[in-house]
Amino acid sequence: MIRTTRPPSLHSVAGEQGDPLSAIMRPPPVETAEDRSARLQREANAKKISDSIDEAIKQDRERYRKSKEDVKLLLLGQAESGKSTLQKQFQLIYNPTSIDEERLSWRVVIQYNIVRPVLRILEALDLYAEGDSDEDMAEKMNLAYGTPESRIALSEKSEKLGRSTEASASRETLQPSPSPSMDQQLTALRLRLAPLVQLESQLADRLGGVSVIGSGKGSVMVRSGWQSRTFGVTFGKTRERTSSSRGRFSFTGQRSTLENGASERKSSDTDVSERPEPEKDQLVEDVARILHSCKDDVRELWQHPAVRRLRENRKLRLEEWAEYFMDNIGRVSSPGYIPTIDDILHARIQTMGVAEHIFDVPLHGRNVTWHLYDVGGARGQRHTWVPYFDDATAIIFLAPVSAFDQYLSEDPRTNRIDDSLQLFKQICSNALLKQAHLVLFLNKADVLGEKLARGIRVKKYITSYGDRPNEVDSVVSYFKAHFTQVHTRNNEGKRVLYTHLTSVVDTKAMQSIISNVRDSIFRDYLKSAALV
Ligand SMILES: Nc1nc2c(ncn2[C@@H]2O[C@H](COP(=O)(O)OP(=O)(O)OP(=O)(O)O)[C@@H](O)[C@H]2O)c(=O)[nH]1
Ligand SMILES: [Mg+2]
Repeated sequence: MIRTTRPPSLHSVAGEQGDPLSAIMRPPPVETAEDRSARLQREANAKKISDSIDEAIKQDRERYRKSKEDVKLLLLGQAESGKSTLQKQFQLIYNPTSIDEERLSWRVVIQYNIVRPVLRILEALDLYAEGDSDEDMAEKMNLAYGTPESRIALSEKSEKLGRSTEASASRETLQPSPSPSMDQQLTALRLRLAPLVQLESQLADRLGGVSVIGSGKGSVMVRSGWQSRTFGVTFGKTRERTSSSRGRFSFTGQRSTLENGASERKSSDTDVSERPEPEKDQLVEDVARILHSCKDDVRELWQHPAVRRLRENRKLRLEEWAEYFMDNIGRVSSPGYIPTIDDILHARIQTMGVAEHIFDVPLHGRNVTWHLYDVGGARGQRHTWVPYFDDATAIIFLAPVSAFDQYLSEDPRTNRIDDSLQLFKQICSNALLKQAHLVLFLNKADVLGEKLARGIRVKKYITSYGDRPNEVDSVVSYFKAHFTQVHTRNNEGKRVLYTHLTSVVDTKAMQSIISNVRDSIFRDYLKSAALV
């Protein structure tokens, strides 16, 4: 048998003497009344601090516990696939007041979405020469809009062919013009539109954007908090009035009180007159004035036979938002113009980083907090997605089916459908996302329909499409089969893939699709909650 000494009791005198904290806290043996009151004051302050730290820890723990119950939904897909537009549809359903408050801040984006295509049309006309073959023209357009790399490659090619850009340009001036009067018209238009296009770079600056390297389109890329910057300029007064609202928006971890949590839906285009007068942004006002004074010139340019011809033979390709705003030029350049919800849904601004939007979504009489992560889809942005993977509840992957005839701005050799399939494969096979509910939106169905109606043949760009009918149903089934195959081959967890054919700009159709998606996400959510 061994003998042991008794462990010192925590409450023993000896123990207290050995405890440095007790030694510090113990009152001195001799203490004046003044010292005593100072000591008690110090102790009270220390306790206050200690209690507030305890309270903060408790709240953090509670927030963490609650946030584990939140739904985290990632919107993934390549650039221009429609993620931010889908986010706006969620915002319209679950936080409509906020989108209403943002209306005026979209003016600068819409102005940029008009000025930029006007500039592109003028540049295309610069390169236009009646006698050019399609190949010459395609080459010139690439020289104008391609990436720096492609520019170099093409200039080298031109030189090899003994046709430098300058040579081609001087040859153009020697070509007989289509008709002198047409040339004169275009020259006059160009002059009248000069004040407008000169503002392009200022608008880009106002959006705080950085040019997308390699996009060749001169688009701007902004963090999703851009509204707060334009709000700062244009919405000072209005923001104060909404300051009671809850902070419901943040990007890459920085939270700002941009949007509120009000849940009652306002009629989308009605109560504009009730809105308080916002502070004016001088640049936006100047552009609005110039746009108004030259709206007929913009329309004339857009409808000009030379421009039509360039569009018809696809030497000039404008994106869907550019066409939308050009078609609506009269309305969007009228005095006192306030963007409609449809305008906001069509407005294009490229996302940088990850934007978090928070909504309360009702479930059986209580609210579940949804965090929607809208990511930048360009190749250079994709590394920012990963930190959001490990606790994702669900993913909506957007693949634009209309993009069969387009190539990545970031890599002009990669067909957009091919990039979507490769990206989808990476998402399906990612171990961190194995448990996430998976939804696929085959998006831009409306744009696909328009392209096929214009006679653009899928087979020309996707040779494996072969002689299948050049019709929406057939094209969609073909692409859907490819995405389904990618999913099946990368589906260790045997999870279901929910697929929808969508046009995310279509608010009415999106309401029922979003509620369908919400229900399927909640079904999985409740199942996993029951297992915990
Ligand atoms: N007609 C039509 N336009 C669409 C559709 N989906 C998106 N768009 C438009 O396409 C443009 C690009 O959409 P975004 O939502 O900005 O694309 P994104 O995926 O957020 O792009 P990044 O932020 O660059 O990753 C916008 O002008 C949208 O209005 C659609 O289904 N039909
Ligand atoms: Mg976006």
